[in-house]
Amino acid sequence: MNFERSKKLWKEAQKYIPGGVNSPVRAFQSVGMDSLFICKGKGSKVYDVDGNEYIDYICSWGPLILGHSNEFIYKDMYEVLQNGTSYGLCTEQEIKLAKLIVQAYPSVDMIRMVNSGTEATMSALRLARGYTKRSKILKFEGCYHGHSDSLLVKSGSGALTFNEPTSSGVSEDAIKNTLVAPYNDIEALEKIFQIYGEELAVVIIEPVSGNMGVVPAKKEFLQKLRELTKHYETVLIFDEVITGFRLSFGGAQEVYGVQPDLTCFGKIIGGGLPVGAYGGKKEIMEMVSPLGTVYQAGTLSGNPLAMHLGYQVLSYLKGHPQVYKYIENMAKKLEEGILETIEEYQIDATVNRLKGMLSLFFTKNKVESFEEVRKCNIKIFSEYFKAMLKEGILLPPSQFEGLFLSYAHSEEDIQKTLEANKKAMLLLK
Ligand SMILES: Cc1ncc(COP(=O)(O)O)c(C=O)c1O
Ligand SMILES: N[C@H](C=O)CCC(=O)O
Repeated sequence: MNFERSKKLWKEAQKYIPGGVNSPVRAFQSVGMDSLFICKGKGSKVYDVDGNEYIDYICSWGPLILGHSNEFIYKDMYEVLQNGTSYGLCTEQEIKLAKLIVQAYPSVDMIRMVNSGTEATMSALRLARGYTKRSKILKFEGCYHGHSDSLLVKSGSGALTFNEPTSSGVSEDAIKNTLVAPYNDIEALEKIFQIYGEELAVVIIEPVSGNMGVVPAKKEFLQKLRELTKHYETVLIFDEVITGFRLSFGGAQEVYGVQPDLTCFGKIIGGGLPVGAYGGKKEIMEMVSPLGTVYQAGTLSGNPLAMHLGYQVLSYLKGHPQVYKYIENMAKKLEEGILETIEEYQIDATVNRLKGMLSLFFTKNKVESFEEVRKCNIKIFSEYFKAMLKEGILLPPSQFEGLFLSYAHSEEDIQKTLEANKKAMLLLK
């Protein structure tokens, strides 16, 4: 494989952009490589500037559930674009998307659009604090909720990839009210509530973590969390920025049958354009300005292009529920094939999967917590990543990110991936 042009651009990018990237996980640093420059995506594939083709398991980190450049989704984009890109005023598109989300999530009566997942979680926290008139928040180790200060503690995703789960520049003051608990640990949760329950404004959780690799919450854990938050009148936020409309149309809350007070969305609801949203019970949402006293605003919030694209994707998903079965089936085939090779070659590795979300971890232990995730062999992961890339398979370049499949991934893609996996694992033996 030739990476000449990517290498050239990589050098150039370092001069003008910190680390050459606009988001750290793109740097391929943890797998010891220079980053690739992508110039096109179609279906399940992306193409780099040197003309190499890859089966893509990044899918823009989740938004592209229908694959790249889906013609049905894009069909009216030019018409929308011709009417302008932003007005900073109300549009009908905002109502259409909001209505669709509200109808799909029984826990969401009202929703406010923002521009990213980070904004969604940051705003939802402020709202929960305004509503409860309390200050303390609880998050879980290894969960990532974007990069707002009070949530950038023991974080997953890029922060974990670079082994700095808490960022410098975050003041003591910003995190003095942030408590952190181990994921999936009911006993620890009960203890924290015994001590701090009455001071806790909010608990935020990824109901299926995708940011320490895929680690699903145990059902009993989420049920206990719901029970305790109800008892102590603490707002429960599900961060469904990844899982919303991915795990199922109704997200993780539908799959687990546990209803939060507020939900954060992002990724899929913008179809690949910058979007986030937070929504929930009317009583809480009515506290948002201009109805209430919790201020939150955005010049580009509810951007007409993003609203249109998001609506196109969600209406397609609504009309084609088979998408979820299909993606789950593909993920299951991947899981089974990978596990077969792990067994055959006696590799210290395991797979976590829930519905269409999955991760391969290089550890022989079952992975249910951040502590276990941190025991994974990152060096082996990086060898595996490179071996897969050579075979034309583009995985997320970090042990701590999940694989993203789309409706465009074919049986043939999965077979090719499993053949590549076999070759890559043979090298690791
Ligand atoms: C669960 C979760 N919450 C929040 C975020 C932040 O979203 P964004 O990157 O759009 O700010 C992400 C991803 O980045 C995420 O995976
Ligand atoms: N894990 C992150 C979001 O889900 C990856 C996206 C990013 O931070 O660039």
